[in-house]
Amino acid sequence: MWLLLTLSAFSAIAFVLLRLLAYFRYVKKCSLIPTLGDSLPVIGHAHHLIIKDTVEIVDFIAGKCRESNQVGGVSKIWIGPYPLMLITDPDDALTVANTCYQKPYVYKFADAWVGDGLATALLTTTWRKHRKLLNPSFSQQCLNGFLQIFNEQAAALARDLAPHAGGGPFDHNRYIMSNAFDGICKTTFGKPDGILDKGSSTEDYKKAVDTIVHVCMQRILTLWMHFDVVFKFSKLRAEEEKAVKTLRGTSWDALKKTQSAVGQENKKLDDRFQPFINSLIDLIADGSMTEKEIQEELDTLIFAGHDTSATQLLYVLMAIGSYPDVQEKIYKELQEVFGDSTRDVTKDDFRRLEYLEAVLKEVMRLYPIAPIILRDIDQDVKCKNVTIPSGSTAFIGLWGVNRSGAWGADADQFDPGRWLEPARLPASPAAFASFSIGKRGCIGKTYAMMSMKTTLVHLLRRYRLKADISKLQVQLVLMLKPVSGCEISIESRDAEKKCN
Ligand code: HEM
Repeated sequence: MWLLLTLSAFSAIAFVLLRLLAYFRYVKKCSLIPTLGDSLPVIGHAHHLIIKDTVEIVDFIAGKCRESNQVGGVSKIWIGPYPLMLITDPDDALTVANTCYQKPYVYKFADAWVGDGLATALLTTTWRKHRKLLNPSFSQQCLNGFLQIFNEQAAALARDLAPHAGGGPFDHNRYIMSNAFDGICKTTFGKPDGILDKGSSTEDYKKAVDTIVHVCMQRILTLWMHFDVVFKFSKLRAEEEKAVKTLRGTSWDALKKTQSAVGQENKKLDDRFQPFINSLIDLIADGSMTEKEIQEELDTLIFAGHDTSATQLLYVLMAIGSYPDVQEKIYKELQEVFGDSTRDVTKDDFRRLEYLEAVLKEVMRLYPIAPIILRDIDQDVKCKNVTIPSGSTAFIGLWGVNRSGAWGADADQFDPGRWLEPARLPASPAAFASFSIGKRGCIGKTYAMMSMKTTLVHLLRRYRLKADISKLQVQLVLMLKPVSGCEISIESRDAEKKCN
């Protein structure tokens, strides 16, 4: 008996010692990576995360990204005894992004809704297989079929805003959100009977999406909610359960209705416009993916695509309204391409809207909606000057990459013209990181660019905008969302067109 107890005690002590040894070896490996300022003994930088709210945390991230750029683009902050790596150098960020595809467990907080969909899949093998299967649905050819929906949505938004023309500042947030939400639902689900028709089902669905975002954010911010056992018995879990029922019920109904519609007709519903659901159910038919996996991908498209483009567009409109000379240059380009016509945007028009694209990218560079993304470092990663040891968690600071030294001394300046002068653009393809970088970057990038450009054309040829983006205050709720100062005013351009 005593022998057994002694052996167990020795084993426990040996285990702890080995763990400590491994920890100190790991910390030694990290020692060449610069620690950013403001670290307190024992707790490191944790005080920032505990005392800061969702608004202050944005300044913390921006400040640390700036510091990281000053010390070479790879640095670390301490959360108690654990170092978190912050990468803001474009080349090193790309190396990390293309070496480690695994995302940390916090991404699983949306699990009940989106499961192993692309954005949150933790297993690299699952993600790799699904990404390969989904990529063709985002080909330029497929997306060209969406242009009709993008135009319809953009025209509807321009109409919805009409009552505000000449009426002073208003919050454009709810209009843009609701419009983009309808757009992503139409392009994802199409319009199977009874699914997300205007009315209460859409409202319930929107509320459920908001609930899930709220639950995820609360879990991220409340340390004890990271533990499934605590979360399981919390009020948040009950809220999540109700919302998930609505969300998954909707995608399941859409899946079933689309499958039977396609089955009856034995061909695609529409040759020109084919919503994501139609191309994805082919993957069930040929045995590449299960119904459950496809449902998770459909839910992921709503989750990842619903207010990303909309929030980004809010900032784009505010920036355009804040720089009258930039706005007039865009208008001139629109006049050259469309004259006074209010016709739909075609795929050929995009090539000619060079300045509009430059403005869009410049706003996205300075106001990225996702300031950081996270990766688990599952193998040693050799960067330009240091090696990030396996076992670390990395924050890829997209905010910092977008303002790194690669952009030159005027990296913080808003200057759309830089995009039209190749000599002024960084050599690194990863220097523009707003859609993330590397092979696990945003699959909806082209979709988002097409829909935002189409909306801008419809709005800017009809209205002149005024705004003050310096008043905009944002908070981190999964992405950078506006808290205040998000107002624009619009004036109709009809009178000036008649004079031309
Ligand atoms: C301006 C609009 C958008 C921005 C700025 C944006 C940005 C991003 C970023 C930064 C990521 C990486 C997230 C991470 O690794 O944590 C990402 C991933 C993703 N985005 Fe977007 N996104 C936008 C629009 C869209 C749209 C419209 C869709 C769908 C139609 C979409 C679908 C996805 C998906 C599925 C992923 C996960 C990709 C993967 O892991 O393979 N996004 N996006």
